[in-house]
Amino acid sequence: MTTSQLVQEIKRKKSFLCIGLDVDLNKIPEHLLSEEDPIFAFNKAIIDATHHMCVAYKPNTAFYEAYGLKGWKALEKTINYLNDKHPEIFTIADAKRGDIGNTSTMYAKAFFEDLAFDSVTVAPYMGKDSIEPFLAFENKHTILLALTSNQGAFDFQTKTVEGKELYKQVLETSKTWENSENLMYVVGATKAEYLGDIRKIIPDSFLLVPGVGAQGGNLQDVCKYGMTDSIGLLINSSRGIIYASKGTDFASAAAGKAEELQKEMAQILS
Ligand SMILES: O=c1ccn([C@@H]2O[C@H](COP(=O)(O)O)[C@@H](O)[C@H]2O)c(=O)[nH]1
Repeated sequence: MTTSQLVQEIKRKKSFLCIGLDVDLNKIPEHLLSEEDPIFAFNKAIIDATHHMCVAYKPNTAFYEAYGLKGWKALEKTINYLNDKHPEIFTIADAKRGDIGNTSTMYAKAFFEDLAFDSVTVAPYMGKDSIEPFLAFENKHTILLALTSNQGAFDFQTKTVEGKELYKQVLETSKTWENSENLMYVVGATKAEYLGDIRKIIPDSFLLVPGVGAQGGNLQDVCKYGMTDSIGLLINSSRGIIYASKGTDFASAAAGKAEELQKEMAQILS
């Protein structure tokens, strides 16, 4: 999917909501556990109930890898279901990969070719040659961790190195890489006060913003400092939406939570 198709979809749905599919078998309704594939059954019900209110889904691969082969199969079924039924929806493999170049090429093939996601999250720590193999894929997006939502972001990312905060160096340096137009960035909703500075360096890039809901980030603040003329934001909520209820009404309860955020977004966009 191209960035302009994503923007069109945001305008059509009046939503820049991304729903995180972080499936934990201890948190899903008990009646689903007897299904042949409880993870996929849960995801399918959530997608069916919420797809008209969001523009992206973000399975975090950790929640699938934790269940071994069954988990990976459920991830494959989920991305295939999304690509078949809702090709207009942007898909994000939140995998946080990155390695030496020839290994990164294999990660990129895994997520862009085998699983056919639109995008994958990557860590910048290993530098240019670890990211450029992802960027080489046309119409695929590489989402670089810039300033993350967790407390540990202050351990390295905000530290000053050679006169500049590390996250700013990540943003500036990454702009010089080949095919950098395929980059998006992760900035945590809990770091909204940094967005003004971030937008000075990357005025137009799309940001994936996790951390609203369960982590306490504020949607209005993120939009105030991070929104661009072409929106430029995908706001993710995972637990706050998908675990709205543990009963048989889990999907409609998730839809209710998604609708709350979508309505707030529609108001911001108007
Ligand atoms: O800085 C980051 C980067 C990634 N995440 C991931 O986003 C979701 C957030 O889930 P919630 O339940 O809405 O808190 C989860 O998959 C994280 O691993 C992040 O939170 N912060």
